[in-house]
Amino acid sequence: MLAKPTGGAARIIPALDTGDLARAEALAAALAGRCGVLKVGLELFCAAGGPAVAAIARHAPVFLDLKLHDIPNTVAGALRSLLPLRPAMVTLHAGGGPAMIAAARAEAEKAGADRPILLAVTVLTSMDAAALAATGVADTPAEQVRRLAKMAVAAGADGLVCSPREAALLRADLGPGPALVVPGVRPPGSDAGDQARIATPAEAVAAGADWIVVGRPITGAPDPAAAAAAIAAGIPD
Ligand SMILES: O=C(O)c1cc(=O)[nH]c(=O)n1[C@@H]1O[C@H](COP(=O)(O)O)[C@@H](O)[C@H]1O
Repeated sequence: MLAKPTGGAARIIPALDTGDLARAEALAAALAGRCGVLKVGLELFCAAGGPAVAAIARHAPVFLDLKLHDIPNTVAGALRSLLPLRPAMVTLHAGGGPAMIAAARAEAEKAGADRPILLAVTVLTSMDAAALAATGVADTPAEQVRRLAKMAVAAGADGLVCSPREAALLRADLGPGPALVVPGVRPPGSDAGDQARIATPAEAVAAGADWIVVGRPITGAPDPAAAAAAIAAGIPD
């Protein structure tokens, strides 16, 4: 499994959210060396599939963010199909429950020591309390993140995806072990877009994030490599 980063640029995971593989490859080439991991998400994977993972992995380890959420047998089968791509990290939705997470872990173990870090997504960073309430959850996002995180780690997740607002709570609840991968990160002054629970890169790392996921503030910048370098310069070790 990929070791946790110790500081600086290695903590940054740029999200290559584009349906254009050539553009994703150009971004990957520009950002390799200024980040620790590169994220292939739904947009790129739906457009270009497994070959996109192989192309991006030539530049840096790949976080394959497909947020799997289905019955245990189907999620285990999806993992079986994805493991030959050798992703460094894979996401599944914690809301799929303990049996789904345990089935994913059992499947991932078959890849041996080289297996991906299994990350359980808690409450999407685009959701505020009202959006969560609309799904039938009356608790605050922080309370729901804590509940899902404890369940997911007990069921076999290696780490969690949460917003920067919950990172310190999860460290207090779960200790230093679980990997915390934190999107909803915005450099000071940049547009929040559709993200609801945000903080700056420095705040996210100070709260306990191992890695921070940053998409549009890097990929939408005139010089993505310079944007990533500026973020790295502002992150404490
Ligand atoms: O799993 C994720 O990476 C993820 C979980 C979450 O709760 N929120 C979230 O924004 N993400 C991803 O993180 C990236 C954030 O992109 P930006 O908002 O452009 O920085 C996107 O690729 C999202 O798919």
